[in-house]
Amino acid sequence: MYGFLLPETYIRGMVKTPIITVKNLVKQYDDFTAVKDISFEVFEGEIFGLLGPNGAGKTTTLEIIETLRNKTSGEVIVDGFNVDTDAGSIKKRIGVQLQAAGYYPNLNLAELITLFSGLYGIKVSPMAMLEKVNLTDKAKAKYKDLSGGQKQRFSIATTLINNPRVVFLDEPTTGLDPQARRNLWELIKEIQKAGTTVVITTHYMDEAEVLCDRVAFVDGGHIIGIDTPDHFIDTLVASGFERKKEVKQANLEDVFINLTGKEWREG
Ligand SMILES: Nc1ncnc2c1ncn2[C@@H]1O[C@H](COP(=O)(O)OP(=O)(O)OP(=O)(O)O)[C@@H](O)[C@H]1O
Repeated sequence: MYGFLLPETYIRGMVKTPIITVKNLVKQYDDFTAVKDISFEVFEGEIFGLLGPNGAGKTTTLEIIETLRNKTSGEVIVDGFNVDTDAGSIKKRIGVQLQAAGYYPNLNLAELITLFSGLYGIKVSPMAMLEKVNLTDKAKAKYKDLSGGQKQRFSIATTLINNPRVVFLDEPTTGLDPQARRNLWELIKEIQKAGTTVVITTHYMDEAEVLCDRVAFVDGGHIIGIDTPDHFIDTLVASGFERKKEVKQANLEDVFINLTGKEWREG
């Protein structure tokens, strides 16, 4: 039997252990349903991408998993803990990017790390945390004086303070230049290599293709497809799809447009 009740799932011959299970999740804001009965699993150690247009329901879904937002119905399990009964245990096991407003303007980066680790009730070396994101030379700098890419790297460092099992990154490269984006991709891959599961939302299809082991396309509150980028693209190509004047015959953007019937647009 295949299903969400199994502790392990077989995907093309490989055993995968779910670290996040979302089952029949629904979120209503008054009479508007933003998330419409979605189910998916994220496997331990993977980089999992939630892709979709503005308003698709990605952030709402992430915030429910992160225990920051109440759901209307459905079940969410993170690392064996249920959001309904064990939100505190989930919070201890996950890394979430704070809003920039949380970065007290008078503190430098090292001091901010010390402050946040104190909030978690743990002791970390600020320089070791900054080393992870290649920001040791900015230890004494204020957050507001960082470049866009450095701000994102610092924000990612704050998600790693509690040595989380899963980190959630909501559009981590939006607004960054191509080089800063690539630096961030490297950082996200290093986080994965260190054994942490990564859940990411992005509008950039090239980013998802490079980074994600699997992606879920979200549209209008529904998940309309989940697979590996390669399998999505191979399936589209096998269906006869052909891209004009491109070396590769299709990319994830093509898969998205094919699935949603909409033009891709940046948010
Ligand atoms: N607090 C709220 N009250 C009412 N409606 C909301 C609220 N938060 C989100 N929504 C609506 O729910 C839908 C999904 O929003 P959500 O932010 O989850 O989408 P998203 O896929 O993350 O979009 P984006 O890519 O723009 O961040 C949108 O139509 C949004 O307007």
